[in-house]
Amino acid sequence: MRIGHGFDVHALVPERLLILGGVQIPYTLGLAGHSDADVLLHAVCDALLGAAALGDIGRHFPDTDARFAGADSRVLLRHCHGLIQEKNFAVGNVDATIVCQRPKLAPYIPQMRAHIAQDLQVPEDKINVKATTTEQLGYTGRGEGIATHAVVLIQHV
Ligand SMILES: Nc1ccn([C@@H]2O[C@H](COP(=O)(O)O)[C@@H](O)[C@H]2O)c(=O)n1
Ligand SMILES: C[C@@]1(CO)OP(=O)(O)OP(=O)(O)OC[C@H]1O
Repeated sequence: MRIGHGFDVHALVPERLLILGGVQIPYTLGLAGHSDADVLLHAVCDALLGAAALGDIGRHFPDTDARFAGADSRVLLRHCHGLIQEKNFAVGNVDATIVCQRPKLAPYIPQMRAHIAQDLQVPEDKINVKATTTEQLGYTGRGEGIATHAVVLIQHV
């Protein structure tokens, strides 16, 4: 069994969509990025890649590559899952924490979990997604951006 950790941050800006875990969330601001900027899925990708010692998403999907402009991060997640499958690993479980002052994410978390479970080909009870504010402290607390931490266990099959 191996463990991986992922961490990502994207800025909240006008005229962008807010997509987390493949769910489009109604809000006045969205996340800036080269792809769809799905900070939750990026952290999960990095945790998977980290667990298998495969580097990080910037290495696999450079933000200088036009193929990834506006990319659906669920496609990137499925690609990372394919890479760990090639090394004969399967996902044990995922736990992620989205650090976000607003909007309220709780109503959208079940759908985020379902998407991640589908993309990683595991039952939903192996996927946990949480949200926390930082009590208005720091860049997340000021609503300048959203961060996500993720940890993943993978095991040889
Ligand atoms: N963007 C967010 C942040 C938090 N939640 C939920 O609220 C609970 C309380 O948050 P605290 O930061 O005050 O601990 C938290 O456990 C989440 O369930 C949320 O839905 N959206
Ligand atoms: C996903 C990629 C590629 O489109 O771009 P971004 O959406 O900017 O995301 P980031 O988390 O900065 O890193 C990986 C990138 O190379």
